[in-house]
Amino acid sequence: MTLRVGGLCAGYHGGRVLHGVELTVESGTVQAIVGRNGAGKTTLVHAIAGLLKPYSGMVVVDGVELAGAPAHVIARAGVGLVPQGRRVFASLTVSEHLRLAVGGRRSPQWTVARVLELLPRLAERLGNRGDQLSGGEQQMLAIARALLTQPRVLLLDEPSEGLAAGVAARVRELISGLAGAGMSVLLVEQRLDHAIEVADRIAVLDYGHVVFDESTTQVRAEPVSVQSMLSIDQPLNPQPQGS
Ligand SMILES: Nc1ncnc2c1ncn2[C@@H]1O[C@H](COP(=O)(O)OP(=O)(O)OP(=O)(O)O)[C@@H](O)[C@H]1O
Repeated sequence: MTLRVGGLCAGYHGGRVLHGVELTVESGTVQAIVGRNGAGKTTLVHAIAGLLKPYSGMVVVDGVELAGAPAHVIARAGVGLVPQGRRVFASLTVSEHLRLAVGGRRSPQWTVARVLELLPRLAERLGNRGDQLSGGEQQMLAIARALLTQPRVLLLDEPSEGLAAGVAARVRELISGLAGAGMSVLLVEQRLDHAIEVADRIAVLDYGHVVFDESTTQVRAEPVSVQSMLSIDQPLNPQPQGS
């Protein structure tokens, strides 16, 4: 399933944050979005998912125009969201979160059993409440919940935020696996080195404009140009850890 975003303008209270964003995420690929704080990354994800109504532009999933549709319609069309900050309920158990997320679809691709197979740590924590989970477990739960909505396009908003390096690496592995199985993934990522590890393409959002959108191979060859757009002095280490 391909996600195409065209000329997308969105913002708050009449003010514009996104200025004509253009992006295409092909099936089986990871498109990373990097950008400085406040560049509009979360606004973009929310405008695609229907949590924020765009002012204008297109959000097309497999040829169906969805811009401005309610969030539940966009979710039903196959767009899943792993929100920033995970949004896990403190007082609900893992099992209750999963039960709530299960839709009424017949022969779903993602069942609770399949999700637990992919995320075995959650299987061990089924009776634990949200506030008893580590950050990594909460992130796994947020991903599990999104998968149970049967997405073909998955939007992840900074899933590695606040996670220990090893857990963040496991999250990237998971994302690669999902894309490898055919999912179209749009990944908002703070760290360019992490984006390089997992993404097929990397786009830079700056003041609500896509100012760069190239293959990761291209970025690897010339990382400095992207780093300068991000105005950061991030250590870049595209080599796999331990090598
Ligand atoms: N609910 C809101 N109401 C008004 N303005 C908002 C709202 N949410 C975000 N903004 C503003 O929109 C702009 C883009 O914010 P957004 O959260 O999309 O950026 P971001 O790139 O995701 O940043 P970060 O990396 O810090 O998460 C910022 O100027 C922010 O202050």
